[in-house]
Order: sequence, then structure tokens, then C-alpha cells
Amino acid sequence: MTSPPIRVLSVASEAVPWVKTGGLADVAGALPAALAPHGVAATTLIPGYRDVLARLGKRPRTAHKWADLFGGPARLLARDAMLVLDAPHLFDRPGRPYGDDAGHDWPDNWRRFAAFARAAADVAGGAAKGLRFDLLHAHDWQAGLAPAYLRFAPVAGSKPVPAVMTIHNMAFQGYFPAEVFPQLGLPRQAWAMDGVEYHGGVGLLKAGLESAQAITTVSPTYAREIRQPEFGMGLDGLIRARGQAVHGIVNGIDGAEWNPETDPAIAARYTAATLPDRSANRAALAAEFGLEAGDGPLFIVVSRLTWQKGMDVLLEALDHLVWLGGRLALLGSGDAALEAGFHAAAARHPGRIGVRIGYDEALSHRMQAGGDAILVPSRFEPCGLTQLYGLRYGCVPVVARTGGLADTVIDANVAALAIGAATGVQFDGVHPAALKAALDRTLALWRCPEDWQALQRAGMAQDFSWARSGAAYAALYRQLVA
Ligand SMILES: Nc1ncnc2c1ncn2[C@@H]1O[C@H](COP(=O)(O)OP(=O)(O)O[C@H]2O[C@H](CO)[C@@H](O)[C@H](O)[C@H]2O)[C@@H](O)[C@H]1O
Repeated sequence: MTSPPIRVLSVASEAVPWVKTGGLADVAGALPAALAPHGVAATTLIPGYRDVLARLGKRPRTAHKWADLFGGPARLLARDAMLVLDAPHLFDRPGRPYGDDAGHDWPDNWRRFAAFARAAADVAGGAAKGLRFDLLHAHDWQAGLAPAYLRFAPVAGSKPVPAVMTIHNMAFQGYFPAEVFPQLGLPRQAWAMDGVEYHGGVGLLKAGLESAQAITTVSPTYAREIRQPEFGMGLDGLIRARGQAVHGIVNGIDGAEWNPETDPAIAARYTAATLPDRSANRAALAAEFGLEAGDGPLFIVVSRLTWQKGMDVLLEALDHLVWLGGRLALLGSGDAALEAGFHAAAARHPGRIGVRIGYDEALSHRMQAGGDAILVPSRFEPCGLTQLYGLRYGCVPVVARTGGLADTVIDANVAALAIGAATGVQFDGVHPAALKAALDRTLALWRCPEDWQALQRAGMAQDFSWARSGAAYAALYRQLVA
């Protein structure tokens, strides 16, 4: 007899295809399908931002109502395996999920995401008729209070529901002043070192990390790195103390959406056996970015333009990249100074550097299909998805040896090349000299077409589908509900 599926409420502030600002959305969106083959029925709860509600269509079912959820009425809307928290006073506004169009965080973010977490804990605890869950899985600081509500203020009479807290990025912790604590609806004992108190204020991610039965992050190397102050960013002591409960599970990618054999966004479809067909994509990409023809590699970057991603270091290596005969197509948005820096580099190197500031999903597919190598010089990278897309598309990753980049790319050292295992180039220490040296190594590989194609083929043969990671999450859930 097969056992009934484990029912998981996955709680995230963004999930594809509904709302995305970064990699969290890819993962939260992919999890339910990744878990289904492993006996887990996952339902995703996201906030009802204006765009989400607009796309939800006319008649979603109302599964629960709150007369007053942190200052206004709210409804739980259900559509298939999706739940949306419709709370107009918190989420129905123009702008982005976490701030206005000018990039300022919403001043009431603590209230928005406390309410979201409270609602999640209510739903996991059985408050909504007909919806039952065995476990709550919270993602990042926006969902961080949900495990704390389950621990300190569960639905009256409900059976205990275990929680998993996943860190997608330790740099974002949801820290707010102590004054908000009395408004969270938590009992006084939650204001403690092993509760929500954090450096004299309230830490939303911290609260989740203290309260969840298990902690995961998105690669084994990052799980080790966050035990150190440099990567733990104030929470390294907590991570060390809870070491036994911390697990590193690498993200998968959606192999249906990211498949060069079937991708509707690209000009020429191809497989590892038909690599020469890629050249049409390459030519189209160069044309799209106004780049001249050349025999050097066409590098791409698809990234948030931030310090985390090492984009300031890349700026300092661009003259060298061009001097080597390379070209660069960059798509991204973020810090104004970095955006200006890339515009200036493009002006300095017309025909060699092309820059597109903005967010464009279809273009990101065309770039992976047409680029020769993708640059990911991150200072820290919990997992990273763009290098995985690069591997799948034969766009060779050139990455810093950190976090998930260290775990997913096999450096083209002599031994790895000799056995055909190498899939990319790694470098240590994110500073201009190290990146320039990595570019030199990349060029040496590029000049030997046999080596280069071996890198591409080995990368395309890697399996970063969700199969393994889905099984790992399912095994963890099973332990916790047992
Ligand atoms: N301008 C643009 N146009 C189109 N698409 C763009 C884009 N800029 C970025 N993207 C896309 O957004 C996603 C970014 O995901 P990443 O994993 O690389 O980083 P992020 O730091 O957002 O995620 C955090 O969470 C994820 C998920 O766990 C971790 O992998 C990661 O290390 C961690 O920092 C990718 O799908 C990428 O293609």
C-alpha cells in the first residue's frame, strides 16, 4: 500500500509564473512539480500583489477570510495548487513586491510580511476549511515569521505543524526596529535570543531560523560558508549552533522551460550533437546587441547589477576582456552606479560591449543560446541559476569558486580536461586580477576548439533537473513529519 502524500504549504513572497524579482521565484515556482513524484503534494502561498490578482482571473475560490489581518480584511484565494493572500491594505498598490518603482522599500514591509506569515501559519494550522497540511516550508525573510507563529502562537487547538526554513540569500534578513514587536501578535516569550529578537530589533529571517525544525540553504558549499562571519552576516553563530539541523540542497532548473532543443524563444534549436547550429543564435545575439563580428568569444551576463554579483569587479576587467578579443552582451538592472558604469564601458567600446538595462526573460534565453560563455563573478552565491542555464545551453560558465557556483561547475584543470569532466572555469577571490586571469584561461581554452566543445558537451550532459533535489526535500520532510 502506498502511503498518502505529505501535504506541504510552501510559503514564498514570489513564485513563477506569477511574480518574479529573482531566483527565489524560479525555485518556489518549480518546487511543487519537483516534489510530486516523491509523494509530496505541495501548495504554494504567495501575496496578492496587484499584478498577481489581475492575472488570477475572475473567479478564484475564496478558501478563508480574516476580518482583520494586521489592519484590514483579507481573503485566501485558491486556484489549483496555488493560494493567494488577498489583503488590499498590504499588497494592492503600484510598484514592485518589496518597494516602489523608485526602488525604496515599502515602509510597512514588516507589517506586510508579518501578516503574510501569520496567514501562512493559520492556513498550515488548519484554519481554512478543507485545507490540511503536514508541514510548512518557509522561504527567505518574507516568510520567516511563519515558523515563529507556529511555535509561539499556533492556531488554537491545532496539532503541531513542523516547519522548514530555507535561506535563498543570507544578505537579506528582514531586520526591523524593536518597536514593531508589540504589533506582531506574538507572546512576550518570543522576544528572546532564541526567538525573534536580533541585535536589539526584530529579525524575520532569524525568527524563522530559530523556530523551524530544519534549515536548508541552496547548496552544500553555501551551507558550510554561512557558518563563517563573512558569509553568515551576523547569523553565522546561529547557523553553527544549529549545525545538525542545517542542510544544503542544490537548486534544480526547469528542464522544460530551459531546453535548447525545444526553446520557442531562440532562433535555432540545437542539442549537444548539433552544436554548430548554435552559430545562428550567436549571430542573432551579436546583431541584437550591436556587436561586430569577431573570432573571440562572445561573453554574456544576465544578472542583478549588485555588489553580491561582483559586477564592480567585472567593470574593472572589461578593458582586458576587449583587449583579449572578447565581446560582451550584458542584461541586468540594479545599482544606478553600476548601470552607469556599464553604459560608459559600452560607449568606450562600441561594437564590443553591448548593454541592456532592464528585465527580459525571453532575451535571457536568447543570450544563453547564443553566448559562448557566461560570466558569474559573484562574491557569494547561495546557488546561482544562470550558470545552470549556461551549462544546459552550451554557454560555458566562468565563475567565482563560491557557494553553488563551486558545487555545480567543474573547473577545466588539467586532470578534469584529461578525463573530459570539465564544464567551465572557476577562479578564487573576486578581484580584478583574478577575474582577468580567468578570462586569460578562458581564451586559451577557446583557442583550442576541441577543448571548448568538450566543455560545452560535458556541461550539456550534466543533470541539474529537479529530480535529485526534489527527492532530497521529500526525504527531509518525511523525517520531520514522522
Ligand atoms: N535582467 C534580467 N532579465 C531576465 N532575467 C534575469 C535578469 N536578471 C536576473 N534574471 C534571472 O533571475 C534569476 C536569478 O537567479 P539567481 O539564482 O542567479 O540569483 P538571485 O540572486 O536572484 O537568487 C537568490 O536565490 C536563488 C534561488 O535559490 C539562488 O540560486 C541565488 O544564489 C540567490 O542569490 C535567473 O533566473 C536569471 O536568469
